[in-house]
Amino acid sequence: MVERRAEHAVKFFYSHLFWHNPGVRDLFPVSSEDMERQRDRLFAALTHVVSRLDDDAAIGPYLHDLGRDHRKFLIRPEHYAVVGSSLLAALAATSGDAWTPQVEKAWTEAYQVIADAMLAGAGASEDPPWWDAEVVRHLQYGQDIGVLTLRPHAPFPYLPGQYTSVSSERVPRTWRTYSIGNAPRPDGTVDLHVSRIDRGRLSTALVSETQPGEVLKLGAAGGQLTFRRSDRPVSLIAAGTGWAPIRALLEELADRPPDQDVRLFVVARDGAHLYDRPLIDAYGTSCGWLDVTYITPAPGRHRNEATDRLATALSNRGLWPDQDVYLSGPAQFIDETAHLLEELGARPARLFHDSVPAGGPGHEQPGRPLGFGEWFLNRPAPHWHNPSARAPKEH
Ligand SMILES: NC(=O)C1=CN([C@@H]2O[C@H](COP(=O)(O)OP(=O)(O)OC[C@H]3O[C@@H](n4cnc5c(N)ncnc54)[C@H](O)[C@@H]3O)[C@@H](O)[C@H]2O)C=CC1
Repeated sequence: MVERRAEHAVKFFYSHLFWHNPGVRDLFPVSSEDMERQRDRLFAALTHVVSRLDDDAAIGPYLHDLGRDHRKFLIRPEHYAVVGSSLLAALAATSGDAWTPQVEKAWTEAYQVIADAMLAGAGASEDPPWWDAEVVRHLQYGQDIGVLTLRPHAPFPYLPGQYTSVSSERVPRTWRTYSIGNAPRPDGTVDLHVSRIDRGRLSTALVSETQPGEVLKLGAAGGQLTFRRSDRPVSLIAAGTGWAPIRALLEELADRPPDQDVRLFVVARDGAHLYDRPLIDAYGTSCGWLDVTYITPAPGRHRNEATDRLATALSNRGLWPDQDVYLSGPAQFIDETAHLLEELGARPARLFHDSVPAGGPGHEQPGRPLGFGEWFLNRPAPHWHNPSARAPKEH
């Protein structure tokens, strides 16, 4: 019932929260566009959790991680109580006659379960709330791509292929996720590959303004694009800066040369955007187990037509049922390519990629994973995601 009127409920919730607790507004992003995204996320998260409250095995660890991860937003234990009372007020205002004492009791208890699990996760974590990381190098490729090398001030644990969330004082309280473009190094530095997006304030700040010496914040690493097993042939498929986690996986493979064959497909909007080509060529020459294919659109064609050319290249290669396939790139690219690979015989359980929800217009990073909460957003076309697709108004 509430889900159908989610937009109303969410507006009520934030108005109630900020009216009764003005200081809390300062914890949220400044820009109204980012607040809109925030609105979507809250309800996506809530509906997801509530629909899985009985599945303790799945939801418990998730809420722990979510609580741990929320520390970077400077959330304190007392905030959980004020969010809870605004949430109940919003649910009551949206539910009409359905808001009975029993329903209120059930929601109160459900929220308490969620808050307790998140607080326990926050309290149990031995990680810092975030890692300060100094920019030690900034490489620029054309107007749109920057590779930033950062040195975290404390050891920053992650697996090759994972991503981190990033925030800069240049765009306060806004966090975006970026894949880490290298396997762990002895000096602890990490590379972020950033593609500047029109109207994307953080990506523009990172690519065009950020200088060595500046300090960024990193959230705990996460993500599913990690290497699975070494006894099957592997295909790595990367598009655009989706190359970053694939590079990290390749570095991991090269570190202990594999027995299996590895096929690498690197897709870019044009030759200039194959920004790591010298390095990839060097791998291709020195690693006998590696076969490299570059894909760009035919001259004069739209940049996304590279994906059609990739489709031809993949169709011409066999053995898909045997392969473990690692995919990284724009959300739609992953969708299309995964679909094609399944048609070519690849096994769905052996296609690995992060869940990248498709973004709407005006979203800075359509399809970026959004942190530990991102799979909340990946539910199949929820009504409340697209206001124009909502249920008809009640009469
Ligand atoms: N772990 C992951 O899955 C990661 C995903 N990304 C995502 O990769 C993207 C990289 O952006 P850019 O470097 O600017 O890439 P880009 O916009 O230059 O695209 C690279 C290629 O991807 C394909 N592509 C792009 N949009 C498509 C569409 N709508 N349909 C079909 N094919 C499409 C095209 O072949 C294009 O040439 C971002 O959206 C980012 O969120 C980036 C890093 C890691």
